[in-house]
Amino acid sequence: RPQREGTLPPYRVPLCLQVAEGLELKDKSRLRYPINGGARLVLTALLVGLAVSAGLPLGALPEMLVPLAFAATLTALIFSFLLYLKALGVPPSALAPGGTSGNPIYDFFLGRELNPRICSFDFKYFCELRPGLIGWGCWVLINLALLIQEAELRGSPSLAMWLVNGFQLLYVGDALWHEEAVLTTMDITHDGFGFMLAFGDLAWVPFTYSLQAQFLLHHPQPLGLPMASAICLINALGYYIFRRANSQKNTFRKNPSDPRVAGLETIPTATGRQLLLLVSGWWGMVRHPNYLGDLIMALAWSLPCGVSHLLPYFYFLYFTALLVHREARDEQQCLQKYGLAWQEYCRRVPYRILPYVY
Ligand SMILES: NC(=O)C1=CN([C@@H]2O[C@H](COP(=O)(O)OP(=O)(O)OC[C@H]3O[C@@H](n4cnc5c(N)ncnc54)[C@H](OP(=O)(O)O)[C@@H]3O)[C@@H](O)[C@H]2O)C=CC1
Ligand SMILES: CC(C)CCC[C@@H](C)[C@H]1CC=C2C3=C(CC[C@@]21C)[C@@]1(C)CC[C@H](O)C(C)(C)[C@@H]1CC3
Repeated sequence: RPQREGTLPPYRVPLCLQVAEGLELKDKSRLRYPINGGARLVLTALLVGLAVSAGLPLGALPEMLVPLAFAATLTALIFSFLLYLKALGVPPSALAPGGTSGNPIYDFFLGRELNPRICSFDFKYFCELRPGLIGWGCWVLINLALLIQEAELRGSPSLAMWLVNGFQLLYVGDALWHEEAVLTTMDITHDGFGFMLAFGDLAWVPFTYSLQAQFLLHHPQPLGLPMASAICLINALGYYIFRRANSQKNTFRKNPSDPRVAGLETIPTATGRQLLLLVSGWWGMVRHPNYLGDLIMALAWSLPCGVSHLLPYFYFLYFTALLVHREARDEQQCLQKYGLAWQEYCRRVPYRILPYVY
């Protein structure tokens, strides 16, 4: 049988820009996406560095968080309204499976069009993570502004603030460095671009994912070196599981004969886009090892804030709920795609996220 592949390997074009092809669409075509998130992050950092040295008062940003969050929400609302209008004019093959219920409010929320584009500019892909400047950049930038303000207030940033900034910068850097992997996420391949994702990308991520640093500015936490080292180890463990699991699946989906994954045990599938499912390695441990790693990191981001307050644990709690719900959605889709092969996989790998617990 011919190999049913995921993303094709990217190829290089001038100016360090790479282009990758997305998964096959309903009409058998594939969209192309620029891959330059890492370069954009570095460029943003340089521009911010220049602006700060030229006198930009970045430390004043934390005082404007509420109006900025309001403006971002309003932007997302107007943007999703325009996306909804745009989707009224596209052929049925361009619509997302979940956004065609006919109920305008539901479709507006989930998003009707799968890949809204103007020429080659892809709105969903752009907003998901690539604009190191708007969504993710904003998260890192808000964190940095909070660190600067803490230094201005207390003479130097606290160890807890350094840890939160460092951990989250690693996460953002990793997402941009492995930008191509975003092309196989549910958001790009399955979900439409509506209010949920627009609001999530533009407002929710930068303003709620920076809650730990916001908390630390107002509630300084003493953190000794032994505790800080233990938290670093937890973050490193989470990152290791998250990265290795995601990379193993991406490598396998790109080329199952790659020597790094060729020795892994697999289950053949009779239906669906892919020929095989991994049943050993990380994906033989639980059905979503990448979620497990992500959750361990989420915990490590909250721990520097101590245990006296629930607010810094908001991200961890929300994220657990999001991933449990996401896992259930993915499960449903995989059962539809792979039928008996998926049932066999679930029998062989009974735990979803946390071994022996869930
Ligand atoms: N920080 C945040 O707010 C968020 C972070 N994330 C992170 O994003 C990353 C991507 O998550 P997400 O898009 O939900 O899904 P995954 O990357 O987990 O992908 C799920 C898909 O992987 C394939 N798959 C599942 N099991 C196997 C197997 N055994 N062998 C081979 N392929 C398999 C299936 O697709 P197919 O067979 O079609 O290839 C399935 O649909 C995760 O690390 C998650 O933690 C996600 C949401 C929010
Ligand atoms: C507003 C609602 C309550 C929830 C909105 C959900 C969104 C915030 C998330 C849905 C999927 C996401 C992903 C990432 C960030 C959060 C959102 C947009 C991701 C970019 C995080 C970094 C990872 O490395 C990733 C794999 C690139 C993630 C992809 C999914």
